[in-house]
Amino acid sequence: MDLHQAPVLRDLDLCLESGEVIGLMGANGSGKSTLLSVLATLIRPTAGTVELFGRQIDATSARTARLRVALVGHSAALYDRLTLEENLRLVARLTGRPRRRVPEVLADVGLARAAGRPAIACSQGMRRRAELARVMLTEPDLLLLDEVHTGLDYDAAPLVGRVLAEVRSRWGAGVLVSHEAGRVSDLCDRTVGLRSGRVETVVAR
Ligand SMILES: Nc1ncnc2c1ncn2[C@@H]1O[C@H](COP(=O)(O)OP(=O)(O)OP(=O)(O)O)[C@@H](O)[C@H]1O
Repeated sequence: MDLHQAPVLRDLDLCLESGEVIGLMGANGSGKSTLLSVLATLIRPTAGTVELFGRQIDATSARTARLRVALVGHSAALYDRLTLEENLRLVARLTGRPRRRVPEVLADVGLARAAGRPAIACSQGMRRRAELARVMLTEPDLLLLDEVHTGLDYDAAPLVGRVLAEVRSRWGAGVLVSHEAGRVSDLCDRTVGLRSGRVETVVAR
């Protein structure tokens, strides 16, 4: 995978099993977020192939696969001017999920009272919680979490374990990028260490 002609991911051969959650660790700039973007079909590798749900990813299959993938990345995927509830209703409409579940998932992440607040007026942690509500609403088969604990308070941290457990229970798979070895070993079945875009270590729990 090249970005601006500099290779970012190289010789990467990684397979996620159904029901498995892997932890992705590595130094800043080692390629973790880039790998998540490739898996989320947001960027296409310049060489090699990506297979999701048994199908090789191209422009057509990416559109279908994307409906089964959720990425919680560094910046919240929320429209600032829409309220949290409007944001989730929009997600429900775009992904064909039932809108009636929106109040329920907002309550699940502790945002019932903030549902009517514009996203721009929410704290970083509240926005993160709203993104976890999006994950609960869309029930992805592949869940990609990029340093998701950042900004979450003590009460909200278990929500990450919960969404990963839900993915596992549906026989989906998850990838958790984190710099915290303790969290990775608690939440993941395998830890994959990246170094300069290559898999350096794989450690099973
Ligand atoms: N849009 C881009 N254009 C050019 N280079 C990029 C782009 N995005 C990332 N890179 C480069 O790709 C490499 C990997 O970046 P990436 O964000 O995947 O690392 P990371 O492991 O997630 O780092 P961190 O722990 O700091 O979040 C870095 O050298 C970075 O400078």
